[in-house]
Amino acid sequence: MAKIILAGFKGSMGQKALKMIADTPEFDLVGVYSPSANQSATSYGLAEEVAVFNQLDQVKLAADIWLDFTTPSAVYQNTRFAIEHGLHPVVGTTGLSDEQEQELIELSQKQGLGGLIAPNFGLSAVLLMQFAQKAAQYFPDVEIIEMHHEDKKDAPSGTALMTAKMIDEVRPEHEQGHSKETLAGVRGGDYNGIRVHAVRLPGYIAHEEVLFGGPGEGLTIRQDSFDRASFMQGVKLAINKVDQLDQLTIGLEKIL
Ligand SMILES: NC(=O)C1=CN([C@@H]2O[C@H](COP(=O)(O)OP(=O)(O)OC[C@H]3O[C@@H](n4cnc5c(N)ncnc54)[C@H](OP(=O)(O)O)[C@@H]3O)[C@@H](O)[C@H]2O)C=CC1
Ligand SMILES: O=C(O)C1=N[C@H](C(=O)O)C[C@H](O)C1
Repeated sequence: MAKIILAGFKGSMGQKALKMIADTPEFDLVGVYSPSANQSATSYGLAEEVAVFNQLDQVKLAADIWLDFTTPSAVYQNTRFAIEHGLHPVVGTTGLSDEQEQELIELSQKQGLGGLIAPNFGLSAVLLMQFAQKAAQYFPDVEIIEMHHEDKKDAPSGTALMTAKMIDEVRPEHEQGHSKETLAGVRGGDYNGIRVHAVRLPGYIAHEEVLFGGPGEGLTIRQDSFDRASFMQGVKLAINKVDQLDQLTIGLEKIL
């Protein structure tokens, strides 16, 4: 039975995760955390014995997993706290810098503790990133368009950033396009020459397209998360496998 503390339980992903945990007999929710939590567990629809925390340093509970769907500004501190307290972090929250990830990996190595950070727990997104990396070996001209709901705090999405990094690992270096911008930012963000465009629209959930162009041909790879349920199989897998890892690891594909 995996004992889980869920950080960010009031958010969109937190709510989906609560349902997934409740529907999974081998998972046991023992605590929830959100700085704005000020009511009892039952008033949030949780079992009476679930501990509700609104301060990180008050989270003192025997548990196995720290599941984090919070905010880019909180995720570093939360993950550090989890590792220092021997809780396996399973982190979906985006926005960690490369330096922060590296620090957390080193801390997990010192503690000998497995954990997983996945910018995207959806299988379609994981496959999109892998297919895009493969295609970039042959089509070095590429642009990424990510499309999300209007409440998303960070841009670009963690998935788009990871897609760009994976493409960058294999893509022959070259200059792409020569347009002079007459409208500031119109060519999007620039990750080592790979253009990344972020769309925010009501009605959208999470979607990404990777567009490749070559002489006389084009290739578009697209994935859609039409519902946040799309992330829950990956979260479940991570909770079940995280104790088999020997350090903090990046990317769901590492445990598929
Ligand atoms: N890896 C993946 O597959 C996925 C990752 N994500 C990522 O997960 C994160 C959460 O997304 P989403 O649920 O849509 O966002 P929401 O804004 O809906 O939820 C975030 C929650 O975090 C809480 N919160 C704010 N500050 C803190 C803090 N300091 N410590 C703990 N909790 C805090 C908020 O509390 P309050 O309500 O009180 O403000 C809120 O309930 C984002 O980074 C998003 O990019 C999203 C989908 C899939
Ligand atoms: O904020 C979201 O919604 C999502 N965030 C993740 C990201 O930034 O890539 C994963 C997915 O795109 C949904």
